[in-house]
This record gives sequence, structure tokens and C-alpha cells, in this order.
Amino acid sequence: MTTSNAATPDADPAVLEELTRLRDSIDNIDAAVVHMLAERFKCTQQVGRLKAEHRLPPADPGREARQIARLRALAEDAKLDPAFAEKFLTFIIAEVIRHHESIADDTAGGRS
Ligand SMILES: O=C(O)C(=O)C[C@]1(C(=O)O)C=C[C@@H](O)C=C1
Repeated sequence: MTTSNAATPDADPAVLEELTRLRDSIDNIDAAVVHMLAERFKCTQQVGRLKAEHRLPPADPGREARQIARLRALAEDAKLDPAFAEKFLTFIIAEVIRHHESIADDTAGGRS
């Protein structure tokens, strides 16, 4: 699929071509991010079930601290704002913990 330039009809055609090329790359990257996040959530759902079955707490703050330190270092190497990388990971982990809690509730409900 090629991105349209409906909002910029009067721009130089060469500029529009460059904009389209960049937007096509952005669309590919966004698709990759969605697929990678879907794979990550498949893993964390398994972790959530394992934790619930063995009555382990949904959150592990020590693990999170290590992940954040690692991601911040990777971001710096990649010239990405480390504060943004931390915010992004924290946002994802908060959602994972919500899923873990819900799995734990469902699992506890099924126990005699
Ligand atoms: O590694 C775990 O224990 C997880 O539950 C996964 C995960 C994560 O999404 O990376 C989520 C919650 C924990 O606090 C730490 C990490």
C-alpha cells in the first residue's frame, strides 16, 4: 500500500515523492512494531499463566529496574532519547501487569 498525499496537493511533485517514500517506510516500521509487540504479549501471557499457577506476584520491580537500565543504555547507543525508551517500556509493562492480575484473578477463582 502506498501512502496518499491528499493533505498536500500543491507541493512540488519531487517533495511529494520523497514524502511518500518516507511514509511508506514509516508504515513498514509501524507494522513491524505491532508484530513485535504482539509476540512480546504472547510471551508475557505465558509468564502471567506461569506466575498465577505458582502464586508468584504479578510485578517484579527488580526485574523491571534491570530492564529499564538495559533499555536506556540501548537507547543511548541508538541515539534514541533514553527517557522516551523508559516511558515506552514502563507503559508496556503496566499493561502486562494488568493482564497478569486478571489471569491471577481468573486462576484464583477456579481454585477450590
Ligand atoms: O518478567 C516478568 O516477571 C514479567 O512478568 C514480564 C514483565 C515484562 O513485561 O517485561 C512484566 C512485569 C514484571 O514486573 C516484569 C517484567
